[in-house]
Amino acid sequence: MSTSTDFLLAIEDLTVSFDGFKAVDTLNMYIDKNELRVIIGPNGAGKTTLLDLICGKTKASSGSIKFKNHELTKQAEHEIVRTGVGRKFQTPSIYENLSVYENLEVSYPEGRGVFGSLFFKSTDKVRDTVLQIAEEIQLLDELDTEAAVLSHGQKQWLEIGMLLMQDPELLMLDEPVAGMSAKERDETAELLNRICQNRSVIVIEHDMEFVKKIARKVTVLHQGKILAEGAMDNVQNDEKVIEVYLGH
Ligand SMILES: Nc1ncnc2c1ncn2[C@@H]1O[C@H](COP(=O)(O)OP(=O)(O)OP(=O)(O)O)[C@@H](O)[C@H]1O
Repeated sequence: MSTSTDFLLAIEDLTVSFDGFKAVDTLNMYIDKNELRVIIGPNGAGKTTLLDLICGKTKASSGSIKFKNHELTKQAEHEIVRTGVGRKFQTPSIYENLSVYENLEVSYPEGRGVFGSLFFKSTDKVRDTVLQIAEEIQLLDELDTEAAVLSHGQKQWLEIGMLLMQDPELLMLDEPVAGMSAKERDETAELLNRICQNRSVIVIEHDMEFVKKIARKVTVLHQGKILAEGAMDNVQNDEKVIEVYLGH
């Protein structure tokens, strides 16, 4: 099909139908290396389905998803994770009974899997990485705290930290600030602005105040297709976008 590109992620003619209903419809989208892209759009636009397709949770009906020029649509979820795609779902999947430190430690790639955990040694490298990520997600003072007692926002950051332990080149976050306090939202914006400096990040978000704090390029999805794409200011003033989404 298409030739090699310099894009980290190149999505072309991507379609998925559920019983004839096209949740994502001949979509083309290109993400640069170290780009932070925000995806907005009304309920049912296909945003979550798009992330499901990229991470392999849902199989495409047709079209192509190339990550570093490798086709992802034929790969299994765990293979896609290994190639460097991390995905955070809306509800945090942290280990409630483990400490912050342990949650990060078990997420280190070599520590994963049954055999990995059996032979896993907590080396200096793992410890250094845990400390560095804990600082990045502002949980350095909570290393020994059981994850269960963290605030909602801290749990979300911990899960982002667990993904960062795998050093993904593409990180995808679905509504990361849902349910957070205003202060936690601001801190999450700062966190995302920091972590996109050396990786690409795709964020789905409905909270426009938050989107304004992080947005560079924004893609507006509607009925499985791109309605508008560009700088936040342009998208915000686009009449079609106001009509189907922002005006509501
Ligand atoms: N596995 C599935 N089977 C059938 N229909 C599905 C499936 N997954 C998603 N859909 C449908 O596809 C459409 C797009 O859903 P999706 O969750 O991607 O939208 P969204 O843009 O993420 O919306 P929201 O903002 O509400 O999260 C919806 O109409 C949904 O009902």
